[in-house]
Amino acid sequence: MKVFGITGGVGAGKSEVLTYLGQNYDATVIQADEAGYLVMLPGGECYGEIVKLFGRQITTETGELDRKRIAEIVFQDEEKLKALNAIVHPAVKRYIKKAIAAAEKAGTEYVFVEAALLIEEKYDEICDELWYIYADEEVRKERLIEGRGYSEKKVREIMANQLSEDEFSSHCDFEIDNSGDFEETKKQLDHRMKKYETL
Ligand SMILES: CC(C)(COP(=O)(O)OP(=O)(O)OC[C@H]1O[C@@H](n2cnc3c(N)ncnc32)[C@H](O)[C@@H]1O)[C@@H](O)C(=O)NCCC(=O)NCCS
Ligand SMILES: Nc1ncnc2c1ncn2[C@@H]1O[C@H](COP(=O)(O)OP(=O)(O)OP(=O)(O)O)[C@@H](O)[C@H]1O
Repeated sequence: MKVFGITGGVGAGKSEVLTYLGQNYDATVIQADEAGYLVMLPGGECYGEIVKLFGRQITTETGELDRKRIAEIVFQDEEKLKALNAIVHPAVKRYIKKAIAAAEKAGTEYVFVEAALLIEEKYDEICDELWYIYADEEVRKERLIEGRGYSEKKVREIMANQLSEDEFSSHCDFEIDNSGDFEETKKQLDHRMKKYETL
């Protein structure tokens, strides 16, 4: 089994790439964002500590964490973001390691792990290869504003808290340019996958 880490800046297209790979190859796909979401649910292992960190005002009427409100706070406050990461990331990494072990047991050929923070969180230790999904900054901005309804300010703030293009590039083994049509991206992915399919 081979484990690939898929990373890149916000809105680069990591999730789209993961979906494509999951549908077209014998692969287990794991999203760190999803793991993060689960451990932050009421009853999840990080919920209590996060409420302690931010106070009750970041919970909704039904007791869930208000993710939009948390995003507004942490992407403007590096210390708070670090504190949140220190709570969430160890739990996410444990979740991902378990999911990889389960895939191994099930006999899956490939595992793709997607996260914006693979490099900072040293996922190279558990991945055989890291892939960088690149898309031009302006293109990412446009897709996030139009596709996801983010404000320009929100995009700018998230980007300011992520690695630069050079940092992503220098830590990864392979790079995909998703600035253009997704059909072009598929070709790059299929071409790369040929390398393993013929082994
Ligand atoms: C701040 C939170 C609540 C915002 O949630 P929301 O549902 O609005 O957005 P979502 O989770 O989809 O994040 C949007 C994008 O922001 C970027 N981002 C998220 N967390 C971080 C971070 N810690 N550092 C840098 N960028 C980040 C990613 O590109 C991500 O895809 C959430 O992202 C969070 O809890 N982040 C900290 C924990 C974390 O890093 N989770 C990801 C799994 S490791
Ligand atoms: N090649 C493409 N052409 C047009 N739109 C695209 C392309 N790739 C991705 N998108 C769109 O851009 C947006 C961001 O893509 P996606 O959610 O896959 O990014 P991401 O890297 O996973 O983001 P995040 O860091 O927030 O998790 C989505 O609305 C997606 O549908």
